[in-house]
Amino acid sequence: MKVGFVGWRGMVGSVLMERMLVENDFADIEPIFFTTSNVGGQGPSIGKDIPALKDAHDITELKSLDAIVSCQGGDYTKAVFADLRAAGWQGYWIDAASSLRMDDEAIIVLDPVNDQVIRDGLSQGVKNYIGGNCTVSLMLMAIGGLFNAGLVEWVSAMTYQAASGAGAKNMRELISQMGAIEHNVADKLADPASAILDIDRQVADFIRGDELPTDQFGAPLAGSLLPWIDVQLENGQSKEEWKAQVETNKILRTGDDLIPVDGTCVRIGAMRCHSQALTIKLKKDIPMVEIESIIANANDWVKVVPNDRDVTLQELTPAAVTGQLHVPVGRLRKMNMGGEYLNAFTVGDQLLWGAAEPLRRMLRILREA
Ligand SMILES: NC(=O)C1=CN([C@@H]2O[C@H](COP(=O)(O)OP(=O)(O)OC[C@H]3O[C@@H](n4cnc5c(N)ncnc54)[C@H](OP(=O)(O)O)[C@@H]3O)[C@@H](O)[C@H]2O)C=CC1
Ligand SMILES: N[C@@H](CC(=O)OP(=O)(O)O)C(=O)O
Repeated sequence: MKVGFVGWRGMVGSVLMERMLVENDFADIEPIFFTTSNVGGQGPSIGKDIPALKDAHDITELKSLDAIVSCQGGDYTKAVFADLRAAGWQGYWIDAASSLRMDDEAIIVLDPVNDQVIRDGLSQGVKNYIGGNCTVSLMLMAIGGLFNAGLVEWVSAMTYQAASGAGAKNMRELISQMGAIEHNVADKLADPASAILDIDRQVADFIRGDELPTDQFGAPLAGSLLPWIDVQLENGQSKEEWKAQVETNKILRTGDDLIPVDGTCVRIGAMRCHSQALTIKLKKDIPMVEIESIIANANDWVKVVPNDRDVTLQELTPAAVTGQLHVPVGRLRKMNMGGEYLNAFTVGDQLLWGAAEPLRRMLRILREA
């Protein structure tokens, strides 16, 4: 199988390369690496010989591939995909970008949750397989068991999204903001006799002033938060909030039995783990022990964290989960509203299950099909 990789040196692409190396995924494919900036240059080190980098806009070259995996972004997809199909290319397009997700000719891939949807798509000749929005994928990795058991009436997801979701430059800016704030009050911090309200006032003035680097986020994130992610829609939602319902229902293939999903998406100062506080309205009041068992048995990566303070602070934080494939879900308890209302909190690495891992596994499904 001849597989082209575009966007392999970006943030998502690099995580994909790391995972493919760990899982020995390059062993039985012929990988060809592409670039938009360095034609003829050297591709990544993958333990076997590869040709020099090829032009990612060369339709003739792309047409020779059985599958293309793109982590290059939506603009690239828009620039190349239609022309490639128009030129008669029949190969598989696997993409991290959102551009084609809601297209009728595309399936959103998250195989631990919708393996059957993917396999039905393959047998029906669907050729486009797109990774889901990170927040949606992580929510479904966490509580997919409840959805697939037909227990969910609706979900409200309040998110705490990491800087990485906005890109590599934003991660750098977050750290720069943190460093600049500390630097600005370092002398007072070092003096145990200084008044905390003086420190607080100075920090507030500094955060609001124009010395803090905010080119990427457009506002201070360190010491603050940003309750808007992606563009504004006419109905008052952000586009990130809009994706929750449409993508969840597409992934689960709910058809006419739409499950409402809504909430507020918020950027916080975590590096690469998205967290979500979920209110889940169940279709019936079932015991907690049954709920925990359904959630825990849904896939190999979800991990139920007991609703205990110490364990929660050890295991259910971005600091604990960053760089890990498992998706913990905890704070599980019935809410004051009644026995059908379930509280949950989940954390997941948005570059792994939120971006690279579903693509890597889709490629493997294709190879094994
Ligand atoms: N960030 C995220 O959390 C998620 C992103 N996605 C999708 O994946 C796409 C790619 O995202 P992301 O990986 O964050 O994008 P990056 O900006 O990290 O990389 C995209 C491309 O930029 C080029 N590039 C230019 N300068 C550099 C540099 N210094 N280091 C590395 N690459 C560089 C590379 O192309 P070249 O080698 O051709 O020059 C690279 O493939 C997004 O647009 C989005 O559609 C999906 C889910 C989550
Ligand atoms: N929008 C997400 C990241 C992302 O890339 O989402 P999507 O793949 O749906 O464009 C975030 O900011 O956290």
